[in-house]
Amino acid sequence: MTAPLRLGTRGSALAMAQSGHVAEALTAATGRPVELVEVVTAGDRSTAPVHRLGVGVFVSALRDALTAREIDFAVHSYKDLPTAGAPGLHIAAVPLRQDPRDALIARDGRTLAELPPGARVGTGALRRIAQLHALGLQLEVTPIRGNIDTRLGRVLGPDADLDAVVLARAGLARIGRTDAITETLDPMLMLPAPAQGALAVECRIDDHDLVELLGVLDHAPSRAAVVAERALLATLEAGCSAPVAAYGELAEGDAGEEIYLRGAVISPDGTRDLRLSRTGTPADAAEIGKALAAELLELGADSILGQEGHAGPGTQQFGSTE
Ligand SMILES: NCc1[nH]cc(CCC(=O)O)c1CC(=O)O
Repeated sequence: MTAPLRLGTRGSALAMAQSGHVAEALTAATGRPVELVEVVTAGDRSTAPVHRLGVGVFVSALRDALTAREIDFAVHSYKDLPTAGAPGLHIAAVPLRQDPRDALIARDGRTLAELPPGARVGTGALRRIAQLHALGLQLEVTPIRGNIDTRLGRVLGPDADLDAVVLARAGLARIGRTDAITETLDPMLMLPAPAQGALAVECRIDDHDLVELLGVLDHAPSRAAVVAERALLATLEAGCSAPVAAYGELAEGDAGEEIYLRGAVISPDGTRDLRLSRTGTPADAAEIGKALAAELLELGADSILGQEGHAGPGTQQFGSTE
């Protein structure tokens, strides 16, 4: 009997669902038993707004537990990770990515186009606020926070006070609530956050056997797309709450497999909206992201990011609550 591997997880429905899923997949692929160990983060204990809690509250407790050897590996929502890696830790796998698109959950089954002027739409992410404003639909965009169920309750609950909310489709899928979706938003209108829908499976870099074991969960095309999107974000020196969107799609091109990367930087009020794309091979994923970021910077992305949401070099902002 081998001792079970300890998978550290937050206690939220989303974290438990994605950790449980990875645990099952690992056991199925390797026969190794996995035990879930709940790690309580400062972000779970506090009701203060996320931006006041400081840097990386949701990720750092898991990383501390890894470094302290209290757990063997952890599963993160990739989009919530700072662009700088953690010393001594390694992302051993990026499993098959879920649908990266955002979803609208609106009253009366409405789509975005069916919302009347003045409709109240809730979202916490600057990237979504900016793109909703850029649609020019006179939507009243309201900042919200809380876990997925809390956010759904703002539209569907007995005390509903909003006409709609925008959430990641992947998160809803993981907690079994895609039934609430009234429209999956086309990336043409709402480009997703870099790495949205992807997971990062992290362990200690010196835990060589585990690095190798976890490698069975890695899905190379998902990793390549995420590497390109995150390279764009890192080159812009923006954090995960900045109004930066990126989506790398893999497709079969004339020269074999290609990444088609789209990136956007939008001012929070939606009046400045830079969108560009670039194509390359998956082996050059990071270079594609960097080059696309450089093009966006040439067009003035830094002045948009300077207005708001720019975390600056070496720092990270966290808008996440799940
Ligand atoms: N910002 C919080 C967050 N972090 C990860 C997800 C779930 C989707 C994912 O794993 O990318 C969500 C919820 C949301 O954005 O609606």
